[in-house]
Amino acid sequence: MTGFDALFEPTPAQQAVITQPYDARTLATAGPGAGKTTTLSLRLEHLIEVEELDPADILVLTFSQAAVQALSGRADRLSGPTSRVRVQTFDAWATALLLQTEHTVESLSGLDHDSRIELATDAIAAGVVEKTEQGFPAHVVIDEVQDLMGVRRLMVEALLERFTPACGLTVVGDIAQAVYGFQVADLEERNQETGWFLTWVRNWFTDDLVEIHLGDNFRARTADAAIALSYGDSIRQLPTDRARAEYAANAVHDSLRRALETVPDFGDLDDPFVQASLREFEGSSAILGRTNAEVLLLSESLNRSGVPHRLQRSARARPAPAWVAALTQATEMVEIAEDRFLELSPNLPLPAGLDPRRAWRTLRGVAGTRNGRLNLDALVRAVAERRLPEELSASAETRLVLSTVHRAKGLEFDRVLVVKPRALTELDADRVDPSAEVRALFVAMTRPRDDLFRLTRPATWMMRKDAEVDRWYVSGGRHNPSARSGMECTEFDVCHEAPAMGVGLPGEDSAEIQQYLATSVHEGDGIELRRLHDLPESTAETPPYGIFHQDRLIGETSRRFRSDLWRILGGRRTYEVRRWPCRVTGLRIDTVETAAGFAALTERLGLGGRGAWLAPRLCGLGRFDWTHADQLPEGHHHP
Ligand SMILES: Nc1ncnc2c1ncn2[C@@H]1O[C@H](COP(=O)(O)OP(=O)(O)OP(=O)(O)O)[C@@H](O)[C@H]1O
Repeated sequence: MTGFDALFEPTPAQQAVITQPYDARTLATAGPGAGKTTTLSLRLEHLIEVEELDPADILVLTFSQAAVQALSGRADRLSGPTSRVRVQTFDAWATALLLQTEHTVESLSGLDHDSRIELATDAIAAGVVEKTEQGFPAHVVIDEVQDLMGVRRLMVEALLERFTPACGLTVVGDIAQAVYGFQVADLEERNQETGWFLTWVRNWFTDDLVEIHLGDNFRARTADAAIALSYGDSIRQLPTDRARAEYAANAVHDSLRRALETVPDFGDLDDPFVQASLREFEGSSAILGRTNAEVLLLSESLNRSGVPHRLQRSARARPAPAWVAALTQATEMVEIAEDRFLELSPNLPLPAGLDPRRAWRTLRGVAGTRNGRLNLDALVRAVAERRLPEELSASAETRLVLSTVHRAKGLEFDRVLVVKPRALTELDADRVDPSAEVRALFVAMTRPRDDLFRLTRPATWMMRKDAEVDRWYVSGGRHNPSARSGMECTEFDVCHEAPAMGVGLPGEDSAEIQQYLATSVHEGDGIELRRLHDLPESTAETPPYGIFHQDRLIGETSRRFRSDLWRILGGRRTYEVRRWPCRVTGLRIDTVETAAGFAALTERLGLGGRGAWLAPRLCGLGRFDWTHADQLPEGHHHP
């Protein structure tokens, strides 16, 4: 036997889910750490090995990037064919479906995620899936169904209504862990939506639904790590009516907070002993905050004391890894076969855990030719269109991860530090959803294997969120609300229109910058932004900023960064921004990624005619340096 059998025997309940026939409709419910994800990967293996389904006939959908990685990571360790199953988020699947209709990348690029999902729902109803190359799947697997709400829920229902006379289904979830309710803006509707999909499944498949509950917990190995588990049932039973839920949810939230009070306090992050303990811990640990404001401030404080850590990316971010650019530049050929790829792979910066054969199969999934080869031009296009499969974007293994609870859903760590949440009574009653707060705290407290600690909440009174640009920024608080001293950095802040070209200083020719990015820029390195000159390209943006790594220019900020910064600085149609920070400090390298665009451009810059290059991706809370606000920082000249 293969896979996890070497590690443990599935329980009878897990075994029952795993071994259902391929055309069965199975609903598995379970609490945290009951082995849902593990069971799903073994289920996939069973469907292929025993039920003899082709991996291409299985559609695996899940809500978040983290789940994609958890599931593909585990499937990867199973037998060969199982690792060929593609796991996708609902959004990625919807986009791929639309690209098989009259839609193009350009026509979709102006649409937000929800609109794409709605279009995909229409496409399903119009019979598009039947006409695609893959046709109907034989089996649909859906993980984390508790977070299927709003337009995504409608899409999956449309899909199942159309597919299921013929196909089997395995869905797993836990309502107590539903944390993405904010997809539905209206608080009243949101409460009712929680658990709706599960009810729909139960009603739609009345006659032949096999419902199995996985009762054990395999994650928590200590009493502290298990402390929240006993609250699962009361959370699952919270009324769906908002008014009625409020009282009950407040009570459970209080109990969970009190339980968190009984686990050890991790101490002050400014204390050198505490820092040493974070630095020296050998296992995996996570610090989980309720909002990104908390996470950004904690990360800033760890940066100050030099504690290495990684910020968990948003559920949707999927950077193309740097080795993809290296691959496209390693050969002049447009098409390559697997043997050639395997020959090239030792010289590509593949991450340690990635098997080159698996990388090959995943690449072929996006840019394969009919005769089994890989078309590198098509691969570059997939990068430019951000269509590279999620599983290639895995983050480097880091021992310490800082994350919001949302981004950590479905993950587990040896040690977890949960930021002590506010009491619900301290929050704005009109805007807070007590049931959602309870579930978020429950998810946070059920992530550890061994140790659960609490951590004092950082002071976030000066952090504000600008809803329009969807970023946190640092204001002057109530006394000086228009002051600005910093802004959150996002995945869209680096220019992807062209490779970094330098500003005419020695060592800043494009090829040299690329070389430097490939060899000297690493995840977690500090960088700063410097204003390059004083002339904004248009009225609603700031002048450009260069990205500097140890005084070397490695990239330029994007237009989106400039206009968002302009807005954060108070820019409005009626208000002209005249002063810009000369520097933005405190940012870090999230990763060095592959960006892509016109082949003629890279050719002209001496980077080969492939159209792919390296670009840094930034993260963290940037702090504004207001010296020289009206003039250029020292050492810089108008070009
Ligand atoms: N039968 C089993 N025996 C021993 N360990 C198991 C068994 N099933 C799962 N595990 C282990 O338990 C841990 C939790 O499993 P998994 O992450 O699949 O749970 P989950 O239900 O998806 O969790 P959550 O819903 O909290 O994200 C994993 O480390 C897994 O290897």
